[in-house]
Amino acid sequence: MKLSVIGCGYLGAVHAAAMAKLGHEVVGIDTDAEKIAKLAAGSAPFHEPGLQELLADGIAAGRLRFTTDITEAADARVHFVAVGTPQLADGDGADLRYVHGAIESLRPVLRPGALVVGKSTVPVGTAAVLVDRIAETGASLAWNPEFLREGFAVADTLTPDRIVYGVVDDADAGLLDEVYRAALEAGTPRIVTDLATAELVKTAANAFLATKISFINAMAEIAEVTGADVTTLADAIGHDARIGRRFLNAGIGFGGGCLPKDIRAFTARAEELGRAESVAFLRQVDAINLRRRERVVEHAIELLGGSVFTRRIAVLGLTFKPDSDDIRDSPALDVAARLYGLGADVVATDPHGIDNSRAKHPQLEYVADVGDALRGAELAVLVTEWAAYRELDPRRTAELMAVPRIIDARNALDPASWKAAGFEYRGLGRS
Ligand SMILES: NC(=O)c1ccc[n+]([C@@H]2O[C@H](COP(=O)([O-])OP(=O)(O)OC[C@H]3O[C@@H](n4cnc5c(N)ncnc54)[C@H](O)[C@@H]3O)[C@@H](O)[C@H]2O)c1
Ligand SMILES: O=c1ccn([C@@H]2O[C@H](COP(=O)(O)OP(=O)(O)O[C@H]3O[C@H](CO)[C@@H](O)[C@H](O)[C@H]3O)[C@@H](O)[C@H]2O)c(=O)[nH]1
Repeated sequence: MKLSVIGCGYLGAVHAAAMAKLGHEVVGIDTDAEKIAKLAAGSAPFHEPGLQELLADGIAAGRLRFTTDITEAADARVHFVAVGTPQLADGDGADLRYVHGAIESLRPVLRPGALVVGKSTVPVGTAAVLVDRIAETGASLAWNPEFLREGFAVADTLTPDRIVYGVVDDADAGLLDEVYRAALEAGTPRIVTDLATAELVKTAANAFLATKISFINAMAEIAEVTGADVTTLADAIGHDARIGRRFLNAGIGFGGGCLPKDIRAFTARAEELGRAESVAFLRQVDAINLRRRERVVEHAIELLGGSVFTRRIAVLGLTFKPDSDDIRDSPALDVAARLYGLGADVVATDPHGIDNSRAKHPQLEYVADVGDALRGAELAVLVTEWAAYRELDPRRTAELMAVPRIIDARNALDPASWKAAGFEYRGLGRS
């Protein structure tokens, strides 16, 4: 089927390439000419495992192309809208200007019978406002939220754990079934519902995930004052299948382009709906999460005897999670910048996050090699659990550093072996 994907960022570029892999004829459209030039040349504009190969295959097969020209979407039967919905600059709500912009630019090229499919994460009620604008063209609107995780985006798109469509007309579900035939034939659960429920499914899923992380981080706060170990606690409660061990890793907390802004947008939307109290707990979820960053800085001050001023600190990790170059609302980069702000001599490293970090925080010193970051440091702070940092050898690390001290802000290391190598070790919610 001929498809267009409007917005080719972390979500849209992967979606476009994955749809081409499934045999569809796809045009990816973005207003960012630089991004489109890279994509058209088969080069991934951001780090996402497997994307480069998928792009190259799709382009070589003649099923995938990229352009800034919206008129090239005209002959597509289904148009996916995957533009950003960031937090408003002056509030907690979602900034919907890109969604409205994309819909308005698409309207003149829509043909009767075409289907516009929202994939962006939007506040419940957004699609209802757009339905009539689309219907005027003879096309229709559906909402098909996306649940991919960065770092696993290719696999999550090709083999999702569920597919959700919000539709006005059941025939539109049939069209989407054709798009997703491969996943559906493989038995992927499919939920067909109304527009509001589809929008809310996405918001609720991210609110739940954020709550789960903040729950375990709240337990870490209690563990810190009682001498309990939050990792053992998570293992123990996680054996209860009703709770589950996944997303119970205490540490520096959640960041990224989704969970933080999505819980804030949900809070803002609930307030508009007169139901602020229903999700008031999300304010606490956010507050617990942000306190974890402060706690890492407090640990650094304590370990360095009361001040980080002029002290050399190696910050290991900059991205919001491993296997991504995304630094949006990254706890790791935030901690690096806070330590720098307190006068520390920060040297930061990351396998894929340095370029994006430098653009946002040019004042920090960056080195590509973790050994160079550690050399001569009085403290190391592991803030993003890249495999390369998880696998660091404690004895060799101690040899590189001026003083063997480490804050394991992701609880990613084995405390016993680091202590045995002479390290003063601090985890979060465990010692
Ligand atoms: N990143 C993820 O893991 C993920 C997963 C699920 C859902 N989402 C949701 O998907 C949406 C996109 O997120 P993202 O991370 O890909 O953002 P992003 O910022 O990486 O990409 C958005 C893209 O849209 C483009 N754009 C903006 N206005 C446009 C227009 N009028 N026409 C064409 N292109 C336009 C931008 O240039 C940018 O390249 C958000 O709503 C997000 O919440 C993201
Ligand atoms: O036990 C855990 C698990 C995750 N995190 C942190 O939580 C953040 C988010 O992680 P993750 O959810 O894996 O990353 P995203 O790629 O942001 O994916 C989330 O956000 C996407 C955008 O909405 C959704 O599609 C996904 O389903 C949802 O998991 C990261 O900073 C992680 O380090 C923790 O601190 N502890």
